[in-house]
Amino acid sequence: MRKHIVAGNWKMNNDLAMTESLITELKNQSQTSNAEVMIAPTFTNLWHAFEALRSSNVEVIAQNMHFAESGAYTGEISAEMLKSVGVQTVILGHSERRAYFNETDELLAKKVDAALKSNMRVIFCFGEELADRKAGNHETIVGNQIKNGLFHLEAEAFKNIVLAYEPVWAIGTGETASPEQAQEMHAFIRETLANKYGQETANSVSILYGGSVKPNNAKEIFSKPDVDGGLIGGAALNAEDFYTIVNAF
Ligand SMILES: O=C(CO)COP(=O)(O)O
Repeated sequence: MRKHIVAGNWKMNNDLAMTESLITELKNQSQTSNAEVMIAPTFTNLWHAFEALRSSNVEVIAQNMHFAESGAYTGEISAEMLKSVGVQTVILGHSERRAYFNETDELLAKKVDAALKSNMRVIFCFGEELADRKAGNHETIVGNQIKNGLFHLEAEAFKNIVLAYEPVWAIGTGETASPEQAQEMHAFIRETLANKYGQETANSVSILYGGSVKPNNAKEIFSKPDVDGGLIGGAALNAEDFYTIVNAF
């Protein structure tokens, strides 16, 4: 059975005080859920979040990392540094990293390797831009992002990979992919995996949808057979909204 996962990507939001109060609110909401629940605060708040959520069922994850183990990379954070503050899962390849920090497929493949080498789990993100969707190239773009970032791996590695389809045109815009568009793309992603690694591996990988998932649309999106969870931006900054989404499973 594939895992259901709902992960909140806080992006560059919430200082320490805001992190403390949002975590308190999350703990008030937090009950048993049918999905694994994760939050990704900024680097400076990871340790606090990890300590505060130690005995909860909320996993604290990171938004990014560097591929090197250590060295002269001013401003960067390594997998081992993340692990030393309790982080076991990292988001890689978010479209904002690709667009604003020039992260290429080649760089992301190195980051994926580094994370897996440190026994971390990766949430690997990809998605097409509006122009690609309008031109009907969305499957080609997404297929290439997956192949270039991940297809150097052995099937075994997919035990520690979660995929996240986030169409760029749906991120922070209030415009979601329709549940049908999400399902169609998720089925294509699973087929792409199956063609390379076989159906069993493809069926075992959780594929999350991200892009304006809100309390009022989560249930319908999550009801689709190939949508195994969500990567939530804006709505993850409010504990009640986030848990309404978590409880949509
Ligand atoms: O980018 C996202 C999660 O990583 C989605 O953000 P929004 O939910 O704010 O559209």
